[in-house]
Amino acid sequence: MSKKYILALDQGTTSSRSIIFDRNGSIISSSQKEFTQIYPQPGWIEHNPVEIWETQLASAKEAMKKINADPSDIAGIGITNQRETTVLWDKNTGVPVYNAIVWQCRRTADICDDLKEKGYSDYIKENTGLIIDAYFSGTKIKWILDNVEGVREKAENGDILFGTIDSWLVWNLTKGKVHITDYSNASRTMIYNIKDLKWDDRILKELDIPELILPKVVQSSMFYDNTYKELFGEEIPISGMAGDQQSALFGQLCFQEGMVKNTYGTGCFMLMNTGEKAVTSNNGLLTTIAWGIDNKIEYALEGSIFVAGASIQWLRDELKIINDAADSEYFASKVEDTNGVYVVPAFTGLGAPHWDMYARGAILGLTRGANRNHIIRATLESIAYQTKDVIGSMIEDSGINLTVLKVDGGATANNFLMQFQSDILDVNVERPEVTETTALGAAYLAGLAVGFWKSKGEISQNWSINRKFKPDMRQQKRDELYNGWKKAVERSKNYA
Ligand SMILES: Nc1ncnc2c1ncn2[C@@H]1O[C@H](COP(=O)(O)OP(=O)(O)O)[C@@H](O)[C@H]1O
Ligand SMILES: O=P(O)(O)OC[C@H](O)CO
Repeated sequence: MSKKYILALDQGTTSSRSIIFDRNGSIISSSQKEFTQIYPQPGWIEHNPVEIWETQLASAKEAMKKINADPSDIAGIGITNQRETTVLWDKNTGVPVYNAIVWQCRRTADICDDLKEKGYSDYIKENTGLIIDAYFSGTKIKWILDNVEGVREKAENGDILFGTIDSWLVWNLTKGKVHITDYSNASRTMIYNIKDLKWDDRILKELDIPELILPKVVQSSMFYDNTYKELFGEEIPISGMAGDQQSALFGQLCFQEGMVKNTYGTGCFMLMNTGEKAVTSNNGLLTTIAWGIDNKIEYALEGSIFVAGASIQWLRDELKIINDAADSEYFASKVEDTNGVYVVPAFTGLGAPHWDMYARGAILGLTRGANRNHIIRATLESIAYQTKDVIGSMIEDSGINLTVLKVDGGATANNFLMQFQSDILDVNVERPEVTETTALGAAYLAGLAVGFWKSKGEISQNWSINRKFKPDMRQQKRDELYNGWKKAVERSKNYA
C-alpha cells in the first residue's frame, strides 16, 4: 500500500502539536496538547520532560486516530522543537535528573557574566555564531551539573545524557536506542563550533561539560531510525529534524540566499537564509545553522525576540483585560492610536539586537486618558516594533534591502498586527495559506529523506498566499512612532 502522509511532531514552548500532511502539503489532521509552565522563581522557567513526551505522543496518536490513519500510511516522521531548552537524563533508566530548563530561563545570567569577564565574547561569537546569553543551552547544562546532587559524578561515569527537545523525543521514540541532534539544534547550544562542525573543546572545558554526555550531530533530513514497534503498533521511520525556527524557514520555502521569514509565536524569530556562508553580524544578530541537507550545511542570520505572542497571553492571563488572544485585534482597532503609550514586553530580558539579560517589562507614556484599549494596542504594536529593530540589523548585516516579509505563526492571525507591521516597516507582509510552517518544514525535511517528495522544486509548488498587507502610513508618522519606541526600550534596559 502506498504511503499517504507525513507526520510532523511540533514540540513548542507552550504546547505539543502533531500535524499530518498529505503530498500537497495540506493539513489532513492535527492535535494539540498544552502542558505545564513551571515558574520556580521570578525569571526561572522549567518544563517537565516526561509531560513533554507524554503530550507529544498523545497528540500524535490523536491526530492519527481522527482520520483513522494506520502507521503504515505514514511515510515518515519529522520532528521540530522549541530550541535551546535543556534536558539531562539517566542513560540507564531514561529518567530526567531535573526539569527541562527552558530557553527563556534567566537563571544562568551570572555564569554568562563570568564568561564575558573572562573575555569569551569574541571567541564564542566567532565559533558558535552566538552572543553570550542565558538563552542558550551551554550554561543551562552547567547549572544542572553543578546544582543537582550526584549528577556531575554520574555524568563523568558516562551515565548521563544531554539533549535538546529533539534529542529527547528521538530517544523516547526509539526507546533509548538513538541519541542524536541535528545541526540546526546543535548550533543553539553555545558549545557547538559551527565552522569546524564539532563540539567546541575550549568551551566545553571552560563550562566543565563532559563530552560523553553530548549527542551525535546529524543531518536535518535523513533516515535516523524507526520508532519502536510497540509505540504505534508498527515501526515508522524518523527522517527529519530541525529547530522550530529553522524548520519554519524551510517550510516557508526560503531556500535561496537573502530570503527571510518571521515567525510570530511565543517569541518572534526572524531568519534570513545566507546559503553556504556563515555571515557574522555586527548588529546584534546570531549566526546559526539553518539545516544540514544533501551533505551540505546552510546558514542563517537570526534575530531572536523573546516575547511576542506571550505578551498577548499576559494581557489575557495576568492583566485579564482580554478573554482570548484574538480579542486583542478588536480592542486595538477601537482606538485611533495608543495615546502615546508604549509597552516594552521585556519580561525575560531583551534578545536581538539589544541582548540585555537584565532588562524588564515596562509601560511608558501613561497619562490620565490612557485606557485598556490603548494598552492592548501598544502591546500588539510592541511586537511589530521589536521586529523593526531586528530588520534594521538584518539589512545592515546582509546589505540586502528587504521588500517582502513572509510571516507565519499563531499571532499572524491578527490582521491589525499584520497591517501595523507592514506600515511600520514600509514593506509588504505576506501571510501564506498554511501558517503552520514550522510543522510543514519538518514534514518536508522528513518527506524528502524518504522519497515522499522528490525535490525542493516539487514542494515549492505547494506554497500559496492567504493575504498580502501593503504599507499605508506616512513616513513622518512612521518615524515619530518608532522614535517613541526606541526611547521606551532604553528606559527598560538594565533594570533587574
Ligand atoms: N489573534 C491573535 N492575536 C495576537 N496574538 C495571538 C493571536 N492568536 C494567537 N496569538 C498568540 O500566538 C501565540 C501562539 O502561537 P504559536 O505559533 O502557536 O506559538 P508557539 O509555537 O510559540 O507555542 C500565543 O502566544 C498567542 O498569544
Ligand atoms: O516554541 P516557540 O515557537 O516559541 O519557539 C521557541 C524558539 O525555538 C526558542 O529559540
